Parts: sequence; C-alpha cells; structure tokens
Amino acid sequence: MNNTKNTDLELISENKMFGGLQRVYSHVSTVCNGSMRFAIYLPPAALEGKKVPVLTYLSGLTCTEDNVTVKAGAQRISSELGMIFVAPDTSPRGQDIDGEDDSYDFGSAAGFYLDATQEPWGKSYNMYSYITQELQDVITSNFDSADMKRQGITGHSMGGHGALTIHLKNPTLFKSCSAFAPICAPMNCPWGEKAFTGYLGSNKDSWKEYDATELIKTSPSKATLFIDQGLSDNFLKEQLKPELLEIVCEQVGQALKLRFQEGYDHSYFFMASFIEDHIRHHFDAL
Ligand SMILES: N[C@@H](CCC(=O)N[C@@H](CS)C(=O)NCC(=O)O)C(=O)O
Repeated sequence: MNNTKNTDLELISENKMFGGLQRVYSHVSTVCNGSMRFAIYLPPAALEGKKVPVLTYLSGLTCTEDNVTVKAGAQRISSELGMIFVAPDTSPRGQDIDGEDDSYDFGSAAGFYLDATQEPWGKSYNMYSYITQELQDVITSNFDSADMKRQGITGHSMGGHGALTIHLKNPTLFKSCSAFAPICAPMNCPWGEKAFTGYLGSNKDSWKEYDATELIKTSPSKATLFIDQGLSDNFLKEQLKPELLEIVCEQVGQALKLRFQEGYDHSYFFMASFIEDHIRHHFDAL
C-alpha cells in the first residue's frame, strides 16, 4: 500500500451561515479506496484564526454528510460557542461490489464505523480507520483553527454506535462522547448481526471490539456518556436496546447520562430538538 498521505481537498459547496461557513469537501481516501465526502462547519471564531474544539457527528443508515447538515440545526450553537462541526459520509461509495447497493442496512450508507475483515469488503469498508486516522490527517492539514487536542464525537443510530465504540477505543483522541438513539448492543440486534456477519465474519469474538456494551465491560471511559433516546422511536425495542448498555454501565461504574424523551421518534426532528444540549455537553467537557 502507498503510505504517502494525500490530504488534498476539493471544495464541493460553501454557504455562509450564522456568520460562519458551511462547506462540503471531497478527497481521495486510501483506506476507503476512493473519493469520500465530508461536511464541515467553520464558526466565526475559526475564521478569525482562533483554535477551537472539534465535534465529529456520525450519521445513521441511509445517510450521507448532508442529512445532519441540513436537518439538525447544529450550526447556530456551533457558531455561538465556537466549535467546528464535522459530518463525514457513512460508507465508501461506488466500489462495484456485488450487493453493495441492494439493502439499506448493509453496504453503501451502512459502513458501521468498523474495519471490515471479510472480502470483498475489507479493501474499502474501513470507516473505523477513516474516522480515527485518515480524516484526522485531512482536518489537521487543512484547518489550522481545529484544535485536535479538544475533540468530541457524537452520532445517531448506527452513528451513535460509531460514536460510542470509537470513543471507548480512543478516549484520548475523542475525549467526550454523546449519542442520539444509538445502536447500543449491535451483537444482539438484527442490524448489527447482519453487518458484523458480513463485514467481520461469523466468529462472534471478533464482533466484541465494535460493540459498545461489550467494550464498556472491559474498558470503561472516564468521560460521562451522554445519550438521548426517544420513547416513540420505532427501532427502540428491536434494534437500539439502551437497557443493555445501562445495566453494564451500572455494573462497572461507567458514568452515563441517559435521557428518555417522551413522544420523540427516530427522525431528525428529534436530533434538531436536542442537538444544542449535545453540543454544549461537548463544549463544556472539552
Ligand atoms: N430506511 C429505514 C430506516 C432508515 C432510517 O431511519 N435512517 C435514519 C438513521 S438510522 C436516518 O437518519 N435517516 C435519514 C433522515 O431521516 O434524514 C426504514 O425505513 O426502515
């Protein structure tokens, strides 16, 4: 593999918002074997050259970098506090793999924030390395105002699973963690079982390193995990299972702030309602 880092960016769009700039970029990714996109909001403080903290938001199934950017309303509070808000895409694209675009919960837009070990996925489906290494290099090289020592991670559903597992495995890189309606125990739900079987194979021992509930048992975090979960979320019982994570947190003394929100569903109306609380949580922790 060519180890030379390519951190060049192509600007796709730029819009002024709350005094800052909402941009979308594409770049050539080695670990995802092709072109990847991410959105980034640069608050006024960053444009003035100040070092500001960085919050990465990982999206859920069927999403691109666009959903959170246009629906969640994260920019107003990011502008006010002075926080860079990064929203990567959810999987590699256009890999020409058989079945890549056949289902909403596997393949395109369903990268599950892991490094696949099963072929043909292993060559490109490496979202874990993308988020923890390659995108880090890209942001560091291109945005002087990004204070990479003050980073938090959040996400929704599949992206909430990504935020929890990536924080638990990298507590000094992403020092704060929160999630909206995360898949809390992917080894024990249909979305996770399908994805882990396809990307990691049938040996369930290898699944544990990407399961938040399992990771908390062996390596809890010093940070408080902040989770919001809507009680009218159609996926709550079968797919998300926060109760399993809650039990393990109690057993090992993992600090957890789990809020159940009456009447809220799985949609971006829910994220828009609570994104300010999450951004403030990260800003205060960083
Ligand atoms: N397509 C699936 C669910 C997809 C879904 O709810 N995706 C969530 C993330 S898990 C989402 O954020 N969708 C995009 C959006 O609402 O903008 C279904 O209808 O059962």
